[in-house]
Amino acid sequence: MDDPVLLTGAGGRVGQAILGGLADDYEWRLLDREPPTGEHPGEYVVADVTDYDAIRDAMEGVSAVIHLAGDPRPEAPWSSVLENNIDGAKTVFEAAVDAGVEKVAFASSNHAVGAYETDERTPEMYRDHHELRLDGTELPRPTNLYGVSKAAGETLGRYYHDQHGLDVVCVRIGNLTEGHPPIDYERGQAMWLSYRDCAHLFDRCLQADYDYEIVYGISDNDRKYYSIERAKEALGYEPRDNSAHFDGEERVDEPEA
Ligand SMILES: NC(=O)C1=CN([C@@H]2O[C@H](COP(=O)(O)OP(=O)(O)OC[C@H]3O[C@@H](n4cnc5c(N)ncnc54)[C@H](O)[C@@H]3O)[C@@H](O)[C@H]2O)C=CC1
Ligand SMILES: O=C1O[C@H](COP(=O)(O)O)[C@@H](O)[C@H](O)[C@H]1O
Repeated sequence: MDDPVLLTGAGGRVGQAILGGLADDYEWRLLDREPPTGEHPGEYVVADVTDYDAIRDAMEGVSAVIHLAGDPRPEAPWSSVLENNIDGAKTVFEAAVDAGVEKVAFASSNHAVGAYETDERTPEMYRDHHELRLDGTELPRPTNLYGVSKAAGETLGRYYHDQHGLDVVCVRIGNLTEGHPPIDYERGQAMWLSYRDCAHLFDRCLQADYDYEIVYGISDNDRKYYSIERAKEALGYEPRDNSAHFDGEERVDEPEA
């Protein structure tokens, strides 16, 4: 991919995980409403994703977009998710179509489907003997307005694919942490996404050919209730990490290369 890739929300945690693995692999155009705090690969545009004109300008000559910018707080109020997450996603998809961008990878969330974690199922569903797997074909079941905003983003992506021909992949990201999985948090261990698997997954989102996809973004954890089969099939995702290979902060069992 020779043309620039636009990364929105570049200054955040997911953006840093992606750049940590892929800084040298693409010509990056980074975008965030906050100015950069240190060195960064590529151009850096300071803009809000709700500003159509600024986003359309930032898309000029871009082949693909990874759209991360938004309010990531599960407890975020409606006013914030409406503006930053829903209006922001609509602006990004629309500008992508208008600029002739080929594909957009959208950062969705586990919170779009959090209500599948019923009282009857938890905590057993977080354990490796449990057989439930959500695979991306199920309807959204958010537990909070943040999750509603992510389901809305997925639906906006569907619309811009079906009506405007944009290729879209929605990645329902689990729980991204650096270095090791969450400690004493079974749910977080079941949906852990390591930094290197995160970078690899979004690399696949840039490289693979697809139409419209919803996939789960987690490492290959023994404990899991999200299937990673669709990410493997549609994108060629090959995760290397597994929360079961850690004892607290220590890696105790290196997965085979
Ligand atoms: N970190 C995680 O485990 C997960 C993250 N996600 C999603 O991934 C995306 C990135 O999350 P994180 O990196 O964790 O969040 P973060 O808060 O670390 O980064 C978000 C970045 O977006 C920027 N931003 C926010 N609103 C903006 C706007 N209106 N215009 C321009 N820039 C804006 C912020 O300045 C920040 O740099 C979010 O959409 C979040 O919902 C989804 C599931 C899990
Ligand atoms: O969507 C997100 O999910 C992760 C994991 O959720 P949590 O409720 O287990 O913490 C969260 O850490 C992240 O901030 C959020 O954007």
